[in-house]
Amino acid sequence: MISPAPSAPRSAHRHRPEATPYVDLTRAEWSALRDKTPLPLTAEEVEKLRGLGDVIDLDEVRDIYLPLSRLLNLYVGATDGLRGALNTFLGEQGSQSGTPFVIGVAGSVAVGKSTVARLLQALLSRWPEHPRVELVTTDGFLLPTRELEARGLMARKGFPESYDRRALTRFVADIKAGKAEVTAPVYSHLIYDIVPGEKLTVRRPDILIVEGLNVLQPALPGKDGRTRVGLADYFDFSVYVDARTEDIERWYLNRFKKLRATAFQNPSSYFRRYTQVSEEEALDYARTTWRTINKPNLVENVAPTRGRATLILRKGPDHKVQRLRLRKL
Ligand SMILES: Nc1ncnc2c1ncn2[C@@H]1O[C@H](COP(=O)(O)OP(=O)(O)O)[C@@H](O)[C@H]1O
Ligand SMILES: CC(C)(COP(=O)(O)O)[C@@H](O)C(=O)NCCC(=O)O
Repeated sequence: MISPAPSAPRSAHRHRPEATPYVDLTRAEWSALRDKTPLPLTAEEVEKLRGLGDVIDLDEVRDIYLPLSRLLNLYVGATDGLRGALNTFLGEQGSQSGTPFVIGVAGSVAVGKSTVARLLQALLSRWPEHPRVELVTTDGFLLPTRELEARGLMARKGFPESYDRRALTRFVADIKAGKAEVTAPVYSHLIYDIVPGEKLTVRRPDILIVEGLNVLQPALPGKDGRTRVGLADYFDFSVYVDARTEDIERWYLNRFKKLRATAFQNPSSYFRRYTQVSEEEALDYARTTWRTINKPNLVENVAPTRGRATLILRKGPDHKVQRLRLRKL
């Protein structure tokens, strides 16, 4: 009699690798992917791009941001190829040229998104295929203070509802559609409000980088309950800058201390009053802002969008990227 084949031990099932749309890379594995991409920035240039409190040096640029600029250059070329295929298919119907490649950069307040976005802008503009790289921050689409006050949203600044989301999406849609000139309002950290009458103009870039807390938020459903096209639908690539919440809080408070010694001293600064009180009192205010606004926004709105990013950069306590997760499917 033939005995039945032994069934596979249960543990074999348990250890079968789970299907995942991502590839996880250590810093060393990722930095090896730079290939022969040359380093086009000097230490002085990196210094100028660095945000207050951020730690970034040439090693970080070489190990993390050069491989990323190489990957993005490959993506831009491949996306052009796809667009060519679509143009061939559509013929006269919908053929379009000069569509910019759009990159979203998301993450918490004080995680260092601006530095990542500025570095990408500098690195990507060095490639001959796409020299014109524009950077836009979403704070220009925050509702003006007058409007936030009228809607009772002053303590919700940075939450999705504190933005004019339709105007932001329309702005990116117009750029993507190849409109010759597209304008956006301008926000000032100095006056903590939209600057009346000031405009930022974007003229047909090769690449557009859109940086902000909520850029990966799904679109709000329309009044009829139907799904609408959202901002992230216009992205060809997106980066989520990630770190432990405790580390980000420390970076936020340290930056507040530095701003108190610099930008807040300006007589026009909204925060000038925090230069007139003790450091401890000023820090109490910053801690409260973190605890009541920025942290809840991170937990409720920003972090849940992380899984939508093409690439997640995970920073360690010293701002250096330790791990990366790249979407492969
Ligand atoms: N109150 C402020 N006054 C002046 N500059 C500020 C103030 N708050 C933030 N900034 C600067 O604005 C930029 C964006 O900050 P933020 O939105 O927290 O994003 P991130 O730190 O992720 O880049 C940073 O360069 C920061 O240094
Ligand atoms: C202006 C911000 C909402 C960030 O805007 P973003 O460009 O990410 O849209 C944020 O930096 C901010 O000021 N938050 C309000 C709470 C605070 O003062 O920290």
